[in-house]
Amino acid sequence: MLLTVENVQKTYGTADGPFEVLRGVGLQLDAGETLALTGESGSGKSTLLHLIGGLDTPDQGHIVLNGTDIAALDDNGRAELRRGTVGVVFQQFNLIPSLKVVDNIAFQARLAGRYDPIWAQTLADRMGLTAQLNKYPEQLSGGQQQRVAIARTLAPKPQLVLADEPTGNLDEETASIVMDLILELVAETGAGLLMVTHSQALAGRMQRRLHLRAGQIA
Ligand SMILES: Nc1ncnc2c1ncn2[C@@H]1O[C@H](COP(=O)(O)OP(=O)(O)OP(=O)(O)O)[C@@H](O)[C@H]1O
Repeated sequence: MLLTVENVQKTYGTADGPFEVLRGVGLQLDAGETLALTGESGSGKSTLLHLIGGLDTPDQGHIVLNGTDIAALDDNGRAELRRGTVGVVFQQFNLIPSLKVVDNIAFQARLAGRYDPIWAQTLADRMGLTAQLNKYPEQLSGGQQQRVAIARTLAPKPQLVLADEPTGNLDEETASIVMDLILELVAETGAGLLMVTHSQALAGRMQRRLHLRAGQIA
């Protein structure tokens, strides 16, 4: 099993007292599988994705990625995991403004020591970015920037791709094209994909769907 989430609990401290966002969440994802995570706004979808991506730690429970419980790793261990095994695509592109598109795409793969120029070129071609490689992010449209962000995430060939509303900033047609590309590329690399979305249409394109309600998988 690529990913096993077991009884994950997370509580935030707020001005009104503790707020239990996740109350014993469990799920599994195999390599090559695609899974949509839906749920109302505020149901904890992004929180869960952050925990799986090692950006935050659960209060209780286990998140086992390729046999390693990431809750047991220290900050360095989690950073290592984020660089190599897990790729995250957010709704915000978070591109590096001072780097050309070609170097934005290569950035994480280089950091992880997994840069493969042929794969990076393939991603750029498939994302329709060949003519944009020497431009800076600010010179691109929103849809183009999102495609750069996706290419950057896929460049190190992560085993697990976590995507939080990856097409949320795009118009419907561009969103659909970008989604096709994500699914194709994930299928080619054999990665698992866990995608948070509000869109039933996008969720319907994943092999499996889970719904988060009141801090639990409904
Ligand atoms: N750092 C934090 N401190 C306190 N409360 C937080 C924090 N982060 C998130 N929350 C709260 O936890 C709940 C879940 O947030 P989360 O972003 O995971 O929801 P979501 O399902 O992804 O929502 P959306 O669909 O609107 O993005 C929300 O009520 C949010 O206000």
